[in-house]
Amino acid sequence: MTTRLTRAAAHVRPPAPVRAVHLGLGAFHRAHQAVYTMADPDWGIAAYTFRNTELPRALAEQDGLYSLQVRGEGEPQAEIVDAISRAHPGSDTDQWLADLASPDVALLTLTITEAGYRVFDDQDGTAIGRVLAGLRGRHRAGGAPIALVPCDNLPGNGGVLREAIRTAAAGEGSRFRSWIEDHVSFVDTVVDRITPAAAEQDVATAARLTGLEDRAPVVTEPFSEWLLAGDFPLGRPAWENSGARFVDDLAAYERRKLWFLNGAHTLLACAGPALGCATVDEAVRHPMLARLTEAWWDIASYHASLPAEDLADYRRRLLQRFSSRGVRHNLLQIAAGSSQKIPARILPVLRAERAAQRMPEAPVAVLAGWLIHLRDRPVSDPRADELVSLARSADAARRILSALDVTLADDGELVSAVEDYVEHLRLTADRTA
Ligand SMILES: NC(=O)c1ccc[n+]([C@@H]2O[C@H](COP(=O)([O-])OP(=O)(O)OC[C@H]3O[C@@H](n4cnc5c(N)ncnc54)[C@H](O)[C@@H]3O)[C@@H](O)[C@H]2O)c1
Ligand SMILES: O=P(O)(O)OC[C@@H](O)[C@@H](O)[C@H](O)[C@H](O)CO
Repeated sequence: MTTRLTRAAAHVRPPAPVRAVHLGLGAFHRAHQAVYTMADPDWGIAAYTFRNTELPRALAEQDGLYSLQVRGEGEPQAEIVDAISRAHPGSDTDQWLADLASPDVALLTLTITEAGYRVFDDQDGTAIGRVLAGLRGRHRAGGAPIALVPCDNLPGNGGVLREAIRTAAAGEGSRFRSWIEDHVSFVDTVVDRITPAAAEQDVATAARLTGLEDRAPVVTEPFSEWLLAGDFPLGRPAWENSGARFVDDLAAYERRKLWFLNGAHTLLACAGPALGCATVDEAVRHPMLARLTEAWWDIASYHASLPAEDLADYRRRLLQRFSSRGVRHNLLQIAAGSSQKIPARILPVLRAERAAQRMPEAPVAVLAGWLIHLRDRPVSDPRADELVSLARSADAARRILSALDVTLADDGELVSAVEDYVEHLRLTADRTA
């Protein structure tokens, strides 16, 4: 029988003192921020899920350890990541409040998905509600400053989080609101490391590679990037030792990442399943999707205002990353929450193209593919009920566009182009079936 992964079995240091807290413990945090933090032995993480109770239990049984399988083209490499000192379910409210009140804690990172930044009238249990409760407790406990570091794929994610917290705190006392303005730093980030959900067979691969039983392995690619802009009033781990870069302005990096990588992912995730593809590597080998990806990158390049040489290199490397068979990235996983993703990844370029009186094929393919997805597949989206019903109604293309942006729905040529492309995708799928 294989020995369970623990600090003793893996001969790993004891847990580092908790100085960072994370909300949204999932695959990506463990492939990215935790790996950067691991290089600084003075910083341990207390990581909280949103709802999941199984993962924190498995990690607690492994002293916070897990194996990270890094898969390129050759044999996967596994390393044991030891940055998580404690893992908790989101329901562990008392510990969450205690951690956020502690002056030893200097920062909170978040991976709560794009949908997690929405503010509801009733904030009870929402990600923003939990962060606000934590900040309230910190203010009462002496008010040590703190840095909030969102790591989700949103443009201006630090500003988005600041606005969400301001909105959520609107009914709070003025002292607390002023404290937020003066003592809470909102850091903008661009994050990158393709990390699909682990599959059942990854547990067996972890055992083969490490000689230990790991019930919570993570699979990721060799590439990793982290760019940050903002202040850390109580300090931070030496993330730069693992390659993180601190810059003054993230706008250009953000456009490059969200439009080129995430935009192409959304294109493949929306149009790929309609053409019989299940994973990113499969989709970029499909002739029509490969052509659409290049067409998307061409128009994105036109509007990105970035040096042409850098973009050419970025595109070349993206194609390699997408084509890798090491990491099989499921298109349905990427399609989840598309109503929150399309506006950041696709619409800025589509609007710019329509303003120039052009009808760009790739964004039209995204919208048509998304419409088919909403009609025909299991939909995981915070607006699923509303969107599925619109997609199955008469005049679906216009109504779906309207759900994203009413001005797009007023563009009759665009609506017709999306309707025609739905048919085009169906005919192409029938021809190649
Ligand atoms: N996986 C990647 O390749 C990758 C790369 C860059 C950025 N990201 C960012 O990280 C996020 C999480 O990705 P992951 O791979 O860890 O996914 P995951 O499914 O493994 O974990 C998602 C985490 O977000 C929480 N969550 C889900 N819905 C939420 C909501 N409405 N409010 C608050 N929390 C919620 C989940 O409970 C879980 O803890 C992505 O949505 C994306 O913004 C992921
Ligand atoms: O993680 P999401 O759901 O925001 O988006 C799905 C993918 O596009 C995304 O995870 C990429 O793989 C990632 O952004 C690469 O760094």
